[in-house]
Amino acid sequence: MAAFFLAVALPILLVVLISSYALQLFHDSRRRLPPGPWPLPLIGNLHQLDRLPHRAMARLAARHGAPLMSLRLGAVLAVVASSPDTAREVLQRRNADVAARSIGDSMRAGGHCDSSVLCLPLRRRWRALRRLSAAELFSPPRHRDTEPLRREAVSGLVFLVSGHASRGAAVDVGRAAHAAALGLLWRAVFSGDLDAATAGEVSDIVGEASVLAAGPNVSDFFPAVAPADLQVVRQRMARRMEKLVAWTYMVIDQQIELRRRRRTAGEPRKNDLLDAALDMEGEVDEGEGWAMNQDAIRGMLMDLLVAGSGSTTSTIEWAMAELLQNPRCMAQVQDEIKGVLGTRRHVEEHDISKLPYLQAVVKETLRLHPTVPIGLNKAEATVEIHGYKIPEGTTVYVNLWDICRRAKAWDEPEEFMLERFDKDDVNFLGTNFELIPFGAGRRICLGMPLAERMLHLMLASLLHRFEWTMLPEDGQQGGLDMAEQFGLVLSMATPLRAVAREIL
Ligand code: HEM
Repeated sequence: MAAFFLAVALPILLVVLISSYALQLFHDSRRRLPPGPWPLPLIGNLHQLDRLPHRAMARLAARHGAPLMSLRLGAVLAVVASSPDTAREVLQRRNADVAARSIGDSMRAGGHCDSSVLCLPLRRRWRALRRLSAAELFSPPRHRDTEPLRREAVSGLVFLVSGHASRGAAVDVGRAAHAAALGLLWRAVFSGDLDAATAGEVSDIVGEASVLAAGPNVSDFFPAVAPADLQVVRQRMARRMEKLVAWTYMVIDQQIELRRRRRTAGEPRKNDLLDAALDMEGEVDEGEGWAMNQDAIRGMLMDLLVAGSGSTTSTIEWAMAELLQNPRCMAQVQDEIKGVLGTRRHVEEHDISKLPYLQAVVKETLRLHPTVPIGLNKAEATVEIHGYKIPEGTTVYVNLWDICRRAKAWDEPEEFMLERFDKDDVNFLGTNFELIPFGAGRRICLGMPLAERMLHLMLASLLHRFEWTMLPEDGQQGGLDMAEQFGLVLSMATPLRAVAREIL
């Protein structure tokens, strides 16, 4: 049997493999695809990616001089945009045809994607959910209404750090910031307090889900064999994702149920996002065949809680780490805040416009550490960019990390330099394509207006009230471990712990 296999079946298999590889190359060469590294048979360029795919893609794009680059990831054709110019094409000029999402198999687990703003294609359902949360959470009148909530959240953060400072205990910066960010979102959505145990559990879930959902999965690269789940990777990931989704939905369901009971009992409205969503319950979109029901509400709320807390937290963590590594910048921004606030203890939102260095800290942190490193798009029609064809169905990655670091606009792009924003009026609102940590175009980050406020307020308060130093062991090792953990959110591989001393 073994002899038969070696003599007959193996050569046939090799011929089939080589001819399908040659056919694929021939087919690709006639399609005017963007240039890219040479793919191997079967696996394509998968071997050239690693644990930090945003960096691997950046290296490949630089090596091949290809700001628009083709990659074969197993059986899947992907195109990577790595320059401000190609990002503008994908996210602005051709956005109507490239704004669907490329969703990994594990993200679909638990059924969450069917009612998620993050995953849905740009149809009426996506529009309705996005419009509802934008109007109820992120519109200018709602921002005015929710200012006291942000103040409360920041006070909670300062109180927590102050407790650690008085005990001389190190502060886990990310965890403290996460509790504040999630607490704020919880209040804005449910008008209630979040207990510390639930906050801790959600924090763990968000971290785990972020890494799981972005992990390599063979089913994503070979969709034809996905049902077989050859390495059981999908099944394992799906089981864990389902558990995470089920737990979060359960917590959200409890809040929905509580609100329904209060409404029936005739209690006054809270006029928060949950009230607005329940007002729409039962509305049906006949054209697309979906209804605003409990599933839709759950999906929307979960997106906001998860997407909103993880990315804000990571940005605060990276900002504090960069400032600890760059004491001159830390002193510069602390002096600026002191100059504006004097002995006043609480930072207010109207102070922020008078703090250009603080604003530069936020921009420079988002430039070096965009917490969503890769935008995941998909072409819904064949589009042409710079003379190259991107066929319908292609996965289109926008390497936000690479663009923010390597755009020609930046001198010494690897350095944390606040001065680079002295003259330049570059902002991250989605029009300057060399700085797009929130993406751009139709799918630009929904929570950007809230994130912008929270990042400045939280950082200013941490820097105004406390003096920060590294742990002695970090100092002895020559600095912090700045390694990255890739996930849906790019976080610090070693969570930042630092020592705070209260100074006001
Ligand atoms: C530092 C903080 C944040 C960063 C860096 C960030 C970044 C991003 C990026 C890059 C995208 C993808 C854009 C694209 O595909 O072109 C995104 C999407 C999204 N973000 Fe954020 N985000 C942050 C905070 C928030 C907050 C606070 C919320 C909500 C409370 C939020 C909710 C969302 C949602 C719902 C989407 C999906 C939008 C869609 O697909 O239509 N984000 N964010």
